[in-house]
Amino acid sequence: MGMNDAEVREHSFQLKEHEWEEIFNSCFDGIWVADGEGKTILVNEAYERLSGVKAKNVLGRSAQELIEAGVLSHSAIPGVIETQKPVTIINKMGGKQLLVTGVPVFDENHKLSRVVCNVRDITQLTELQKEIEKKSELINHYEMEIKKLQEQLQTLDNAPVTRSQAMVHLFETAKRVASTHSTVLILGESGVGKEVLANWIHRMSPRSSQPYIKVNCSVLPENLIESELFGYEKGAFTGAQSSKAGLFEAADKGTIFLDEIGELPLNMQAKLLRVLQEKEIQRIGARQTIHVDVRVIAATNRSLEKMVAEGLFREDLYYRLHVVPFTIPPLRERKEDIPLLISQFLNEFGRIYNREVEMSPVVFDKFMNYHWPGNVRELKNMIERLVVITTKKEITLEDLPEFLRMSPASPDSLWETPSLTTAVKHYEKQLIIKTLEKCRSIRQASQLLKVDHSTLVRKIRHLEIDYKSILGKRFFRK
Ligand SMILES: Nc1ncnc2c1ncn2[C@@H]1O[C@H](COP(=O)(O)OP(=O)(O)OP(=O)(O)O)[C@@H](O)[C@H]1O
Repeated sequence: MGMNDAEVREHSFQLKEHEWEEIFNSCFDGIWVADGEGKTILVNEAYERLSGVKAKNVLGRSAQELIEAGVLSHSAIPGVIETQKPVTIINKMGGKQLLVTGVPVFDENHKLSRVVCNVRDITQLTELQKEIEKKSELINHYEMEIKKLQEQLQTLDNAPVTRSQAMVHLFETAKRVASTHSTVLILGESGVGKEVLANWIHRMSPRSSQPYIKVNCSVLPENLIESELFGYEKGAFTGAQSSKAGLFEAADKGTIFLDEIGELPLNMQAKLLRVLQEKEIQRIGARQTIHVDVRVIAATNRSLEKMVAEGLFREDLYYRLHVVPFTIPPLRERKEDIPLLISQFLNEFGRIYNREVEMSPVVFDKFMNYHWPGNVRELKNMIERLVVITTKKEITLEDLPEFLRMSPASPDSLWETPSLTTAVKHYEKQLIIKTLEKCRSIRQASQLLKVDHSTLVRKIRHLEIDYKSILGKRFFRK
């Protein structure tokens, strides 16, 4: 059985005075004892060590007095006397951070008789805390980095968004081709995703960690194409003050994507053929050739076959590029992809513009039935525009631009019955689009439709028909 309180007290009293003193002085924490008025009665050796203040300089003096004399900057004692409750403060002394807790001791009349302060060095603790804070910041930073890398890995693994049989098959074939060195030619109307496929082939290829250089042949000025692609030697022409490597050299061991290859001038086509055949380039003004190991992916929305027939594209280059051709079908021929793309772009722009927007069934129906002459790019731009302009949670018919609002719904759509005027307008628009698709010019279309040229121009404007892209697309049709 243990002792009762009185026995405990009696037991402690057996300690001699010097033993109390030893215990007091061997405490690792500093101890400061003051009387009820705050006058210092005792300080132990640990306190002297921690604070650098000598006992003889503080004994008999009150905390307040010591603060005023500049011996202490703070003390817990005045707070304990005032509140008659324990008080904790942090004090900086002798280059250390000290955690001071003052506790009141009361006599049998409940009068404050002593204030006992415990002083602990928390310098190391604070440093450790700072260290932990720094480390957890670092962990946060690494976690974000890992998340970013995971997202990047996901896009590397994921094939571009598609569901249609034709496209799934196309991407599967492209994945197999990616592992070879073959030159790839990607055909398809503007905006179908030729660049998306080219990117994917590079990412899926053993060259994915090597350079990937994209060149849009239609935007390079004709007089700069050669120097851009093949580079030049110092003094090759006025202004060539130093030698410069071209894009083919920059793409060495990697992939070069030549977009809009149909726009490459004939003399450059000859040089490109040489790279494909000999795997070497010659900088302008150089005598030597340089070996390059570059995989070429070319793309165009023009019919190269037709251009060859018209003498605008070299036949030998055409066959050299045509080793593995991919033709991406227009969006109107793979409508199964539309729902997937809608949801992908609603999410993507929802994230960018911080909006959660849905699409009403009527609008969805319009999207499914529209012929999307600008293909995925047009659909993507349309969704971005709608996400930006709509103020509601749902994109509704009123948000659509007129040409889309007026486009026909699916024949079995139950969402709405168009008025006769709307239906006639739809029919008129479709008829004009179909006719333009067969023609070289508006004039030719007006002859087929048996209306004046000016009447047709007016209708095209009124019905917001994008005649330029419709007439332009003729290039692609064989
Ligand atoms: N399958 C797809 N999944 C997701 N986004 C796509 C897909 N196909 C195309 N896009 C998007 O549509 C837009 C047009 O695609 P891309 O630039 O690849 O078309 P393109 O055929 O190369 O066009 P152009 O002939 O005008 O150069 C891009 O913003 C692209 O991200």
